[in-house]
Amino acid sequence: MDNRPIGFLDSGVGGLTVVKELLRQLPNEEVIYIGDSKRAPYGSRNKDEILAFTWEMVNFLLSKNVKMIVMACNTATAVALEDVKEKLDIPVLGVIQAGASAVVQKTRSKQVAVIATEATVKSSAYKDIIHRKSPSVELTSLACPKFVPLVEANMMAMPEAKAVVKESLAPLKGKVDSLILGCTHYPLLKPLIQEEMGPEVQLIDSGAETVRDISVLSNYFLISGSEREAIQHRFYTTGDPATFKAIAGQWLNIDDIKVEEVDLSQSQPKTKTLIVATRNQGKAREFEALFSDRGYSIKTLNDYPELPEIEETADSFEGNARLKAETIAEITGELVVGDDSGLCVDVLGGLPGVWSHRFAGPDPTDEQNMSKLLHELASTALIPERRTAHFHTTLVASMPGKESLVIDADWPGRIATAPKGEDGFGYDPIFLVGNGDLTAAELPFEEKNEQSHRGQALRKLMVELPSWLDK
Ligand SMILES: O=c1nc[nH]c2c1ncn2[C@H]1C[C@H](O)[C@@H](COP(=O)(O)OP(=O)(O)OP(=O)(O)O)O1
Ligand SMILES: [Mg+2]
Repeated sequence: MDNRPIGFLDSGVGGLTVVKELLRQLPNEEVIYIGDSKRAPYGSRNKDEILAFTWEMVNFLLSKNVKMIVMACNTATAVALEDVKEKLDIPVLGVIQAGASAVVQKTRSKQVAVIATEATVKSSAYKDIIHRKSPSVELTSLACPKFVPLVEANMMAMPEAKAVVKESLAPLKGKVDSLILGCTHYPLLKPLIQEEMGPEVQLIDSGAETVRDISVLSNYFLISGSEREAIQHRFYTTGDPATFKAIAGQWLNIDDIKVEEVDLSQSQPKTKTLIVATRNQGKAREFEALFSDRGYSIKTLNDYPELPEIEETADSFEGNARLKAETIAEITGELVVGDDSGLCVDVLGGLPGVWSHRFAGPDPTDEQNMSKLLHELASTALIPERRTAHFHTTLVASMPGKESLVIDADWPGRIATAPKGEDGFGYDPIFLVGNGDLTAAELPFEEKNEQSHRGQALRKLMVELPSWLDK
């Protein structure tokens, strides 16, 4: 018997799918978990980086006196398992072997597929093991680089998730009888994946299969835990502890889960710069809220006083967003996101639209813009259904030498007859959200972000950015 904990590592929250299975099958084992959400996704990183980051997590777990290490991450397993195994004298287990064995046993048609990160697909680790076990099984490998960012942002229940899963899995539909979820993040999207592939396709959860191997290995080395009170699982993340806690609490069904933030890379923090092409601090704050946990340091034009003022001279949101993002990217050589947004009122044929900011004149206050709009709509004051409108935003991400990434989002509502509420900015006090009677200026900051055009667009950007950067 050995009551020391088992160490789990992952690029983020995905390894929790393995932990969930462990808690079910081996309730006498204590868990120490480290997730590197700040540097996720690993899948689009190069081998040297993945190896270095994995070693940082291994060393962290060793400092917690673990009796075994489970690489609950397919990407880390594909790149680093052999190296770590060779150098440690405690048992080290990956997640690929078990998933590969399971598919060979379960397939009838011998047409199978694995979905995984780009790095795992590139390593051909699944292909090698499956072919060694059964040369007649035909394996298709598909990288789904947008899945990990979706899960890391806890967006599994949002409509964007369904759309991304559908688009990503299209090449596999109707072609296989078994599908390996070759990334431990993917079981968190299982209902969507099953719905897209159809009920006849068996999904193989590599992580769950791995727990059987943990059990066999613990028995072999006589290191199983004994039945006891007070098992205290501990979770560590390099990212935002609140997001980790939300995902872990829900997935593992533990109420008082202990999550601590750690910094693995004191020596050389790998922060990337993202310039938001605006001088509007309110916008910058919304970017900061989402992207700083992902390892980005957010800068605005205020940090670069020498840059020129960029006039919004185009007549479309995309045109203006491109002007801002592409000009600044060209000058600085950095990753830049520009956005243009506005309020589009249906009876006004979409006005003020791109001209929202300058609606009441060249440099108006928010109050002047709102009064002008209320004045224009005076004749519809008693007919709410004639006052429908939506906020629109277009984000453009730009890097020199790259085709820009363009993202749009809308937020529907109606125009109120008088301003109401203290929060927000711009036209928020006269924008009634959806069919309700609260204005955007009456919503708390977080709630507005959850629903708004800019919130939606930023979350889409978070999902699309890593694979776009890798193109
Ligand atoms: O959530 C919003 N709540 C209220 N009003 C909003 C919102 N989103 C955009 N709006 C209005 C404000 C401004 O009149 C125009 C944005 O114009 P837009 O050009 O994107 O921004 P901006 O001129 O303030 O800053 P910058 O160009 O430096 O990014 O639309
Ligand atoms: Mg504008």
